[in-house]
Amino acid sequence: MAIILVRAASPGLSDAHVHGSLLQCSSPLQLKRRVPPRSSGRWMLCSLRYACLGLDPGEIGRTSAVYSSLAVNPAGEAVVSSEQKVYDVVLKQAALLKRQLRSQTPPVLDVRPQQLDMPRNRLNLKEAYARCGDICEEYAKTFYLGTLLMTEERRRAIWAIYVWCRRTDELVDGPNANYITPTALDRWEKRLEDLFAGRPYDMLDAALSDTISRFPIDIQPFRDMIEGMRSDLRKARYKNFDELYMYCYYVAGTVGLMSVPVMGIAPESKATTESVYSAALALGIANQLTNILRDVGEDARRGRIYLPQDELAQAGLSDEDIFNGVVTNRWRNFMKQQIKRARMFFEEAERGVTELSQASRWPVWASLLLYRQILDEVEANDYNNFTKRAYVGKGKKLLALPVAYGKSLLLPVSLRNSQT
Ligand SMILES: CC(C)=CCC/C(C)=C/CC/C(C)=C/CC/C(C)=C/COP(=O)(O)OP(=O)(O)O
Repeated sequence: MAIILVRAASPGLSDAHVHGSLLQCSSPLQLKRRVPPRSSGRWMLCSLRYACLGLDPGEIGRTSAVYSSLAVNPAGEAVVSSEQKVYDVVLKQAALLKRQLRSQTPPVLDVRPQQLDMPRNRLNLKEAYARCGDICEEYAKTFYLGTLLMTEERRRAIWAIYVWCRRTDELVDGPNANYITPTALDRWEKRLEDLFAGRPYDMLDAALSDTISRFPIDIQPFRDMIEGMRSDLRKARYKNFDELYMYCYYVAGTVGLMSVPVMGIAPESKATTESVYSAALALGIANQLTNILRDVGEDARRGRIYLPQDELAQAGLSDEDIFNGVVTNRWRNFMKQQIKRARMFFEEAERGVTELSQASRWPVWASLLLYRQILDEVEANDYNNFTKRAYVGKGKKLLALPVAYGKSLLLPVSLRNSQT
């Protein structure tokens, strides 16, 4: 008998969803007694008792690792999962935003960027934001077009955040990536602290300094993204989904958390701030998982395999199979499961988009629909993500825009539910 602590993949998930996940992964586990779920706080279900008939504790660990909602170590003991750790960040971000909205005062900075308010510098700021816009347009055209639908202040802020993320990513993925050391990342973090304290190093940093003086943005997701780059330097394999989840949070979930204070929550929304942050986090995770599934071959050629090692082994696949890049039925079945999980995160994200302020919904819907279509393309390529790059054609991209627009007009889900 083992006690498994279970938490929904997010507080937005229904109990049925969690049970569904459990039952799917529990073919060798037999449900002895189901304790009615308690939706208290972040632990939706606690201490479910499962009879693990004919299973050793290691087996439970391996089975449960398939789903991030289960957190048990190989000894069958509950452990703090990556998801739990990340959810603590979500709570902190949501609390900051709520405090800010209550007080309606600008966020407290260690040092307000006084110099940025001077007329001459205001001119420089205009240039700085324009430069951020140019970079965003150059590297992420569709995303850039989406930002044009936002108010000017929000649009500029999103560009500044985008540019900082891009520069951070370039440190480990750009042309100088081979020379990047942990010390260089430490320096980048020091620079981040300075810009948060109103002491930007260059004009692109100055745009972000200004942005964080206007919106209640916390430094933690930025720090965490740098941590993700550190992890990318030392790690080329991920033992299980829990490790991969943490990586996805670091490099993409953080972007979701950085964006919510700028995008804003609809004034009429009845959703909790935590649930909107959770949805934003889910969109980052979904995008990153999709990115990983699209780029399996490309990553393997750089010696990297982001797919969870335990799940590969369970599917009878090895690193060699990935390096050899032959599409087999085993690979297809494995990919189907991976795609299913990525779609679950997209579904979770969908519930939050409707809660965003009206002007932010269209671009977010558009990017969600476009990125999710990459998964359809992987399927259409018969799961050959070794040598074929899943690509969403221009026609489909264009079609997504009116669909996204239509969705952005819908009332927030929280409001629809409260009206029925
Ligand atoms: C859903 C709610 C409530 C809010 C939205 C919050 C947002 C904007 C979340 C999105 C987070 C995001 C954009 C994460 C980055 C994910 C990612 C994998 C980007 C890929 O970047 P590139 O590597 O440049 O992509 P390509 O390789 O596809 O060009």
